[in-house]
Amino acid sequence: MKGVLLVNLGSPESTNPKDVKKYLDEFLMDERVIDVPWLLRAFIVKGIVLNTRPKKSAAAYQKIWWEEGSPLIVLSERLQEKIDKFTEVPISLAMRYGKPNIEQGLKELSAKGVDEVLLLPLYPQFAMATTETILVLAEELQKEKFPQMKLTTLPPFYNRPDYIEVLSRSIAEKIENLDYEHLLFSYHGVPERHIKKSDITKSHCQIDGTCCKTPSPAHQFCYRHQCYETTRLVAEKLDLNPDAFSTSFQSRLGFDPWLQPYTDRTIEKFALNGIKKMAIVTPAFVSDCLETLEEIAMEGEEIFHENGGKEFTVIPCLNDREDWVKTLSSWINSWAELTEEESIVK
Ligand SMILES: C=CC1=C(C)c2cc3[nH]c(cc4nc(cc5[nH]c(cc1n2)c(C)c5CCC(=O)O)C(CCC(=O)O)=C4C)c(C)c3C=C
Ligand SMILES: [Fe+2]
Ligand SMILES: [Fe+2]
Repeated sequence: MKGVLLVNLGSPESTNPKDVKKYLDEFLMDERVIDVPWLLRAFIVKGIVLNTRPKKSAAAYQKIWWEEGSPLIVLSERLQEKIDKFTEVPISLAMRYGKPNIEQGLKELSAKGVDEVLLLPLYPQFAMATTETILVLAEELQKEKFPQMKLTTLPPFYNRPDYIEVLSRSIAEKIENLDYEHLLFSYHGVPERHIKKSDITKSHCQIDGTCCKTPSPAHQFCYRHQCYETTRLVAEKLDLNPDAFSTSFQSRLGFDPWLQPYTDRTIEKFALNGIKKMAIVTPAFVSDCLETLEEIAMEGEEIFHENGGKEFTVIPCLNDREDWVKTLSSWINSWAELTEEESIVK
């Protein structure tokens, strides 16, 4: 029988610094997130980051936490429950870090008699630190603990027309008559090094966008390319004026160069250049989370206002909106209807 495992990033169990530390330890010790040899990673993460960051991150989580728990988890659960109503196959939910974990998700499906699983990472764009780490862990678990199970994966959906349509609608609904001076598409950043590592041609990605005009198999795994494509397709759909939108990258950690331009500096620059009314959308996230509710809606707004900006509109993530639920359900239903030979989409 077929079944689906939705997978999102995960959150700490609570806003207690001890729980935040446990979560950050699991997250940052992932070799696809801090991609340096184990000893160096342990020195950076356990010796430096975990001594200071948990307290700071816990304070940030406290600002956005809901009575029911982490917004990212609550919103992912709501999405799962709604999808369940539109699909025939069992749908489980797992987090890459924290709980419920991927092993628990696969176990839950297996207990329902599922032996063919569609892994559905809840990330529109591919990244080594998100999609790839989910696939690698799920495959390891399958080999070790669920040898009878067949795994397939939904590819990144950054350019699927129905996804672009829903994302565009979510923007248009929030900004009446698209009345704003600048719309910023802010994506989670990654170190530039990750882009080079994921380049299967080893020579395509130049990280300046010039490469993206040349079709290449590298784009299948290029986070930067896929982010710019999402922006381009939404702008095309909404017929945006080329001067009135741009792309930036947020949430930089550490001292290595990450994808640029950085969101915080971009917001500051807009305000200093006299933009009074800006809107911001965060298409790397399908569920609102710390990075959208705190970093963008609180910190970003503060930067804008401090530098002379007036109106700062934050577009919510797709979360559990109905057209998004129906779109995801239609992808699942199409896969569920395929025969065993046809359904290998990896
Ligand atoms: C959307 C895709 C994401 C990518 C790509 C990504 C890369 C990435 N992240 C870190 C470090 C941190 N990220 C943190 C939070 C966080 N990151 C994502 C998504 C992506 N990360 C989400 C959805 C969240 C929010 C989780 C929540 O509970 O709401 C954090 C923790 C918070 C903090 O301390 O700031 C860290 C740390 C790295 C290093 C990285 C790529 C290498
Ligand atoms: Fe992150
Ligand atoms: Fe490219």
